Amino acid sequence: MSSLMWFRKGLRLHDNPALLAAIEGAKHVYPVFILDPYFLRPDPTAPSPGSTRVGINRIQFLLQSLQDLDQGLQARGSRLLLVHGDPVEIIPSMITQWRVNRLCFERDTEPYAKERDARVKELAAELGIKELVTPSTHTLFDPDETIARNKGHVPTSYGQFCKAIGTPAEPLEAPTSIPGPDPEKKGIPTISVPTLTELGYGESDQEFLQQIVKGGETEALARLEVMMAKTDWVAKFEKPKTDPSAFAEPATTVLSPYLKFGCLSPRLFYSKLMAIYQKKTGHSKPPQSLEGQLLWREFFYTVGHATPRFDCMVGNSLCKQVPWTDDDALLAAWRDAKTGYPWIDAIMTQLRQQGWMHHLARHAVACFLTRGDLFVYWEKGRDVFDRLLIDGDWSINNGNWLWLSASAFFSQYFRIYSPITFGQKYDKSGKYIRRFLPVLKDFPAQYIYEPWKAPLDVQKAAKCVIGVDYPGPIVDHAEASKQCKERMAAAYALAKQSTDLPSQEAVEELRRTVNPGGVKRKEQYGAAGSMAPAGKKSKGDIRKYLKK
Ligand SMILES: Cc1cc2nc3c(=O)[nH]c(=O)nc-3n(C[C@H](O)[C@H](O)[C@H](O)COP(=O)(O)OP(=O)(O)OC[C@H]3O[C@@H](n4cnc5c(N)ncnc54)[C@H](O)[C@@H]3O)c2cc1C
Repeated sequence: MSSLMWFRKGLRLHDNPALLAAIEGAKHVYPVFILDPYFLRPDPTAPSPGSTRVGINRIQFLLQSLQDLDQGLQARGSRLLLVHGDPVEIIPSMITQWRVNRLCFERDTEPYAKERDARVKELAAELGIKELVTPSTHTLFDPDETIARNKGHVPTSYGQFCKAIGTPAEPLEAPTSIPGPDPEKKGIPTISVPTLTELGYGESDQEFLQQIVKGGETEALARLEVMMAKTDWVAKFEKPKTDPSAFAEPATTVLSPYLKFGCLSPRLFYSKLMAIYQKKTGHSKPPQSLEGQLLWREFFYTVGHATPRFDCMVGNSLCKQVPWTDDDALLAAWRDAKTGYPWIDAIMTQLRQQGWMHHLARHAVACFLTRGDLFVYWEKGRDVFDRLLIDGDWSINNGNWLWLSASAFFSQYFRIYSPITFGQKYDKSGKYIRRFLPVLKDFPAQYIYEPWKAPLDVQKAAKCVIGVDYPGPIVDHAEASKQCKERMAAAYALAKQSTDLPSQEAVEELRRTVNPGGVKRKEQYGAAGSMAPAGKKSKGDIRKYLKK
């Protein structure tokens, strides 16, 4: 018997039922990882022309995870076989070349993966593979089982979801030894884990590489241990009470990148939480507790798996049809941290530099881009997060953007985060802003969230003149948020007219009525992202004007 163990996510040895099944009674096991060009296609908005749709912090995390997996396999008598190419071609050719009888891989629920895996399964069956093992271990529960427990209905609220679930299975131990590939077989890959440069990431990308966590199962288990050792903190954890501006020591676990790549099993994380809860009476509860956070992940996986077009507005039965603005200049200002609102720009800078931000910081910028201020399509913001987050995850990212844009799951569109006072609540002196926007570091605390309000002599003393060294606010928040509320109210009223999704013609009509000229910029500062006050042409002109 020989088995092909195809690693995709699930980059771990502990609690890996697919791997254990591959080993069971096998003489040879071929542990393979395929660098799929689908994920490595070029991104026109990336800093280096050759770099790909996966941001540098995430790709570095993946490469480290592969190195760690290879070391773990080697310590057990095997090694990772790394290949570049299309899995739909590569897996069948490996099955034939190495005379594999058993194919094992963890089930994936993302649309691209579902299509790819369905094709691979078909081809494997044609090649006579009798044993196909694809356990659902990226999540605590199999999404289809949860739906079956919910009487065949997709749970569309967290409450419904929590009522439908059972108890997760206990995590399994890592294997102690793994039979190696057959050395007699031809075509066993020998390439090692590539470098960032080999994958096309240039120097201008590498400027943004400020990893806060290193990839791999070893690091994941060590981080889990450190977090779970803080038993009081775990027992009292309530997400809304954690501080989004804490950057030196984040206020949450930062285990999301490990869960994304499966370096950490969610069942192991869950079982450690349960062990702590058993000893601590009065511990916090879902949805705010750490258990509650893992259940949010499960919820979005379940609903995302079973909702057609979950990642789109049009044709998504859960999603409000909103006449968003397709304004690339506003999008670029938000993406490139040039909105002129320091709290927003600092968060977007942290995203680009570190690939991670606190949950409430994600709330703030997602709300600002969509229903709070700029009224830009949520899918456009989702794409930026998808590229830059280390934990960028199809189900969770789409689920949260649907939520934050009040398109699904959450309907209080009128509760808007202020880009000024929300950050101030946690960080009066603006330490977070000074860290991520050093151009503002010398501003007095009084003005750090609204630097455009500082008198010119204060701006000059801080060596940062607004409109010259840092942009003025792109929109007037009071006015923009009022307009956003009116437009959302109209979209909600349209949704009420029928139980069916409104037609796109109706949405277009609404756009003409409530959003005729798009989003109004703050006139004083000219075009979005521009640093020039209205009527002034160049930085040189502005400097002359300021000297007067
Ligand atoms: C607009 C937006 C986009 C997001 N995109 C992603 C994404 O692509 N990938 C991602 O992992 N998280 C995403 N989140 C959810 C959340 O912000 C992160 O999971 C969390 O901040 C990760 O930090 P942590 O590991 O310290 O979380 P902790 O608070 O320590 O939580 C533990 C784990 O629970 C899960 N979790 C926590 N919050 C959520 C949530 N709201 N939804 C689903 N699972 C959750 C994560 O796996 C996390 O690692 C997004 C949130 C928003 C508002």
